[in-house]
Amino acid sequence: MMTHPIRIAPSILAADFSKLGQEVRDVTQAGADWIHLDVMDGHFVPNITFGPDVIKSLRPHTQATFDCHLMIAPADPFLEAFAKAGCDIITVHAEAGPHLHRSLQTVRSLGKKAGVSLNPATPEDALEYVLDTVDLVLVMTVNPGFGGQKFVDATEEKIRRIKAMIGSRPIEIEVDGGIAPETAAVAAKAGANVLVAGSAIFKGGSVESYRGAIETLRARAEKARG
Ligand SMILES: O=C(CO)[C@@H](O)[C@H](O)COP(=O)(O)O
Repeated sequence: MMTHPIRIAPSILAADFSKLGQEVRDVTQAGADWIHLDVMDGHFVPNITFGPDVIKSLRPHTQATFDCHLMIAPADPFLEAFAKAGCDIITVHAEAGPHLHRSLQTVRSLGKKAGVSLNPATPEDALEYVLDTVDLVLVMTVNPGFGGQKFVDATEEKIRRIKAMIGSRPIEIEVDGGIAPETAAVAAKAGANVLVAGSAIFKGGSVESYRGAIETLRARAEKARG
């Protein structure tokens, strides 16, 4: 089985929106591997965040990978705009439309990495016929829409099953929601290698605190998977 490095992806949903450029620079300086961008439409999820124009304005602030999580339905009409805005990975939800395979093909045709996300209640079987079209599986470990929620314990087994389904394919497994040192260890042991964390990283409010939080998450995850 392929072993990807542990990657820490701070979710700017928990950053100070009045100074997002500075927050992105700070968290990059603090050791973030990816920047996780939560796009919400108030329809697929009960919250609204930002769209491609904000992402485009953040692009010059870091060279870190832009990991764009689209919590929007439909997603297809907007994929090109997110690609042009500078997203490196574009993740769509399996629940967001009837043509998941087409959405993933479109993302790849735009020269971007394609991710598919599953809500906590969606079984891993939803991945079965798209595994050769994805670069990343995002396992939502909370119901999407808000930061600061509690990790859904049942997702641990789902991560394990997805890891087994993936086999030798070079697909990364990302987890998002309620990720703190304890749950980072649980998720990494089950097979996740990309850890999205919002409140656990941004709550400190300074580069030093971001660095400490990122290092702790990384160390706990690396130790847990041995
Ligand atoms: O996508 C989402 C929520 O929908 C996440 O990215 C949250 O932003 C994670 O926040 P924490 O649970 O880490 O505070």
